[in-house]
Amino acid sequence: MTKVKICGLKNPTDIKCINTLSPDFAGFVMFFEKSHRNISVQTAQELLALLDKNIKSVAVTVSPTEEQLEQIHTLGFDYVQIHGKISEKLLSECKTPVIRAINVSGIESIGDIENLDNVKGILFDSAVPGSGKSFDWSMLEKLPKNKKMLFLAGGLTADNVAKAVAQVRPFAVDVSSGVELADKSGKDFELVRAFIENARNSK
Ligand SMILES: O=C(O)c1ccccc1NCC(=O)[C@H](O)[C@H](O)COP(=O)(O)O
Repeated sequence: MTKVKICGLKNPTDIKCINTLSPDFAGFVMFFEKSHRNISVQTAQELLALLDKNIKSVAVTVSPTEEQLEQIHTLGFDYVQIHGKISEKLLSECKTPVIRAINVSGIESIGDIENLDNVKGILFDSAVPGSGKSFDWSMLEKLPKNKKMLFLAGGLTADNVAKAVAQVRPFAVDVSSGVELADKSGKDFELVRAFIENARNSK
């Protein structure tokens, strides 16, 4: 069954929704103030304490510093999702298991990260993360899927997720914008419910 990651959680109401609907992964944007989904270290600590322990927690970052990665490790996240740039040294020394995010134009670079033991997953996203924009999934059809967890992100919704799963066959699908309330204050329970149901029922 395709796994599901709901990203951009930012308040206790979101956590209540997630704990009720039980996706496999829950994402929290950190150290990226440009995003309306960014949360502080203190909020992350509070939300992690509320999160059902059966759901894997993911700190979502852009070009994180060594100190930020240390804070994420101390907070006890299950994974850190890394967008943007990071040195090979910092990546290989990261204590928290890594989901490396790359935009579709970076597909050629998979080879470099595929051999790092602490990189457990690769997340394919559109050019601007969290933008709700999709990309040409056919680019991923021929990728080997047995080495790392392959996450598909970018513009997914309850309406297109089954088609995406059928075409790409990812380990997991990842959504943020497509399950957000219209005023962007958090997640929409019904949209999250429908997304998880359609992703898990897809063949
Ligand atoms: O959500 C953000 O604002 C964000 C900012 C910086 C880095 C990552 C960010 N989000 C990551 C995600 O929400 C997902 O991994 C993915 O991009 C899905 O986004 P969406 O297209 O909105 O469903």
